[in-house]
Amino acid sequence: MMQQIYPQVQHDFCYELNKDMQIAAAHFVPTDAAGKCRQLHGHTYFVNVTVAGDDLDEAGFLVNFQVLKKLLHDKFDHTVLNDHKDVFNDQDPNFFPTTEVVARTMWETIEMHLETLPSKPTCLQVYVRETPTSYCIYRPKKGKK
Ligand SMILES: Nc1nc2c(c(=O)[nH]1)N=C([C@H](O)[C@H](O)COP(=O)(O)OP(=O)(O)OP(=O)(O)O)CN2
Ligand SMILES: [Zn+2]
Repeated sequence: MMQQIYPQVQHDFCYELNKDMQIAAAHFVPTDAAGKCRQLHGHTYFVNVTVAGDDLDEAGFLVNFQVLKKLLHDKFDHTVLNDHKDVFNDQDPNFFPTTEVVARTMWETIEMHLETLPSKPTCLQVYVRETPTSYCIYRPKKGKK
């Protein structure tokens, strides 16, 4: 299915893993400035999460692939993104469910989990493809974590 090459991040960690997943979801961008995207419509989002670190856990994992999927797929698949009021809202453009905000939100979700792990891996980027011709990558600013 996906098995595509994503833009790479340069880093000095020993291990880098990538998890791909597909998420079917509907959304609308709640402003006239979004044109036709103001109407409720759906996508099959293609998501790639990149995690890196130097240390493995007791299972020999940097982080369990299944946990990454659970955090994003279980939450968002077959839902309306705008309904997730814990992460999106209709007032602030920084919280509209655009590709950019979806990618950032997914990064925040993953990173929050990784911070709880003793081996402290980190999420280097989240790639979100919304349509065959449109994608966005969120990477944290260096030193801002
Ligand atoms: N910077 C952004 N621009 C747009 C977003 C977005 O999230 N960030 N979203 C949309 C729409 O939601 C739409 O689903 C995707 O837009 P678009 O790439 O224009 O989709 P098309 O399939 O029509 O693309 P074509 O290449 O013209 O076939 C719009 N903009
Ligand atoms: Zn859309």
